[in-house]
Amino acid sequence: MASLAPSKPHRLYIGLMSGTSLDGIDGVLFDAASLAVTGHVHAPFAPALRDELLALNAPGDNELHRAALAANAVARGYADVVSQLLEATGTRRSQITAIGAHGQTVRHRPDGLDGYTTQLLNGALLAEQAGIDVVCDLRSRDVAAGGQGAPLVPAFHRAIFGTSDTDVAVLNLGGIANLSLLFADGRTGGFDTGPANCLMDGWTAVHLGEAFDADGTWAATGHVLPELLAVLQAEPFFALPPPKSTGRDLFHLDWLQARLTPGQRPQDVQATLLELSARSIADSLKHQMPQARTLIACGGGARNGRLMQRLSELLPGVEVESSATRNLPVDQVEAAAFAWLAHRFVERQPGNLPAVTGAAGPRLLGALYPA
Ligand SMILES: Nc1ncnc2c1ncn2[C@@H]1O[C@H](COP(=O)(O)OP(=O)(O)OP(=O)(O)O)[C@@H](O)[C@H]1O
Ligand SMILES: CC(=O)N[C@H]1[C@@H]2OC[C@@H](O2)[C@@H](O)[C@@H]1O[C@H](C)C(=O)O
Repeated sequence: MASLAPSKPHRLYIGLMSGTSLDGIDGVLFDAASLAVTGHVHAPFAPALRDELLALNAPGDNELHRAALAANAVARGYADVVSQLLEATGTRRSQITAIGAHGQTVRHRPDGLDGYTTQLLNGALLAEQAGIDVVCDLRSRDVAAGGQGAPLVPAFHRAIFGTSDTDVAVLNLGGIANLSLLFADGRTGGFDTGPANCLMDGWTAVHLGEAFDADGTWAATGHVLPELLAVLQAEPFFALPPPKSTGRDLFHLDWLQARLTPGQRPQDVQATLLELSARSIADSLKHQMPQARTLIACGGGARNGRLMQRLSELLPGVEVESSATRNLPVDQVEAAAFAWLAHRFVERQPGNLPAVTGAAGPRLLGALYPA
């Protein structure tokens, strides 16, 4: 099939990601030939936009209008990151083949005949403002084909971290945690394990007024509450076999509040939430790839020393390392994955892995808004 921009070598892409932790936008300049990131910009969301995106994760008044305005605001924020990235790297717009733009997930209900997943982003506005082809809505086609629409990064993880020498697992610690299983024989697995930071972030905001528990230091002052941990672990999602994905639709503060009992100290609850994240990840890895000896961690949660320490303790014999040791800093991996997915779209190559998402087959992912 003809490619989209035959006059350009399909090399330079921009990837834009704003994930479930709602901390802001990561943008990367990505060279699809060398699979290298050559520039990175992070822009936090303005507090009002962050609050509105968080609110739009749950039913509310006048949602259609509010979602449209939020999608415009996300597009403007993305366009701003594109400009910053081009300026910082001395790159011209005309050199970029396409932008791979994730958008902001506010609902993720992929299961059943009426399954859907919603990432807010006005792709038309982004194309208009950036003057570059935009590939967005990268999850819907997989859901239409009966898949989870997530996680999508395992195919990219395979491309950059996969090896035929040994089995490797890759862990993204965002709002939600997801594992990619890169088997040496070429098979690739992947699924969401449950919360990474989203519950800890919410609880920290309520009790400390801060966006997150830096390095897990607050959690480290508490003690794990075994009864609460057991109640949280009883959530059926944890026992589901892959393919599976989740989000804030399930793991939100009301979910936690409904499981608390009076007298539990906030720092002990925080310690228990960290333990929940660590155990659900470690248990999943032990179950799905018991022979793994290498776990590459990325996402903001890889900066949480306490969480990384617990993962190492729960996974004896597994080397838990940061993606930074493989030349890809922890905050750049997801944005690079969406740049890579845009490249797949431009090259008319499938972006999904049916073995991961459960889709009926390989599919071209994304919708194009030409510049
Ligand atoms: N120094 C730190 N100590 C502890 N946690 C941190 C630190 N820095 C970042 N984080 C955590 O990382 C989160 C941001 O991670 P990231 O940007 O990877 O998530 P995301 O991409 O929004 O989520 P997802 O991958 O689920 O879509 C923050 O909300 C915070 O919880
Ligand atoms: C619906 C959605 O936005 N899912 C995200 C979320 O954040 C982490 C985890 O849940 C993962 O399934 C996915 O993101 C990554 C980038 C993915 O698709 O691989």
